[in-house]
Amino acid sequence: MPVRLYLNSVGKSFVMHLQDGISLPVVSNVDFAVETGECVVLGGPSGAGKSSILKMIYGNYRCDEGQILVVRGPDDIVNIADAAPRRMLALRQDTIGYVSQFLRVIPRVSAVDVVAEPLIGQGADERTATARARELLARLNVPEGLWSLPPATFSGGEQQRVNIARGFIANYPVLLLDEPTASLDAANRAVVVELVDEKKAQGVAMLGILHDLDVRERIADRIIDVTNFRQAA
Ligand SMILES: Nc1ncnc2c1ncn2[C@@H]1O[C@H](COP(=O)(O)OP(=O)(O)OP(=O)(O)O)[C@@H](O)[C@H]1O
Repeated sequence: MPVRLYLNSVGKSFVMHLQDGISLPVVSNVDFAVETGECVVLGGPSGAGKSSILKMIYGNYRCDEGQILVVRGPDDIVNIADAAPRRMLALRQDTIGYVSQFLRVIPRVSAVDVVAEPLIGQGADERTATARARELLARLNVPEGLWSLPPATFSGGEQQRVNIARGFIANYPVLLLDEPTASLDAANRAVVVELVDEKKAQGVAMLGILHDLDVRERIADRIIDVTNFRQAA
C-alpha cells in the first residue's frame, strides 16, 4: 500500500523559558511510515512522547528536527514541519483529522451542527452533512432528544461521543486518534472499532494512542514502541 504519512528523523525538545531555558528532551530520530488503509498505534509508557508525536503531526507542537511528510498525491507532498500556520489550518480542514476524547464546546451550536460542521467545511451541502451527522449520532447511541441541543450540558460520555462523530464524519486521508475510546462503554467502543474499520476500507491512514488493550488489539495493524525514540537527557 502507498505511504500516506512519513516521519523522517523527527525530534522534539521542550525549552522551559521560565526555568533558565532548561531543555527537556522528548524524542529523537522518530522514523516510521503509515500506509493508506492502515492503523498504526503508538505504544510505550506514560511520558514516552506519544501525544507529543501526534501534536507535532497536527501542528500543535513545533517539530524541531526532521520532516513530517503527508503524501496527498504523487506530486503533492507536504512537509508539516515547515508548514506556515495558514497552510496548517488548511491541512486540518481537508487532509488531517484529529479525534480526541474531549469536545471543544461551541456555545449555542446544536450537537447535530457541531458534528456536521467539518463535512460542510469540506464542501458537502448542509442537508447531506446533517443526514450523515444524525446517522453517526444514532450509531453512537446519543439520545435523539439531545441532537438539537448544544452539547455544553451533556454528560462527559455524551460529549465524547459527539466528538467522535465530529472526528469521523469528514473525509480526511490522515486521521489521528488520541484515546478516542477512553471511558466509553463496551457497546460504544465496538462502534468506534467499526468506524475505524470503515476508514481503513476507504484507504485512510490512521495513527493512534489507545490504552484500551481490547480496542488496540482489534484495530492496530502495527504497534510502534515510542521508547525506541527516547532522547538522551
Ligand atoms: N507543553 C509541554 N511543555 C513541557 N513539557 C512537555 C509538554 N508536553 C509534553 N511535555 C513533556 O514531554 C514528555 C512526553 O509527554 P507526552 O504527553 O508526549 O507523553 P505520552 O507518552 O503521551 O504520555 P501519556 O501516556 O501519559 O499521555 C513528558 O515528559 C512531558 O512532561
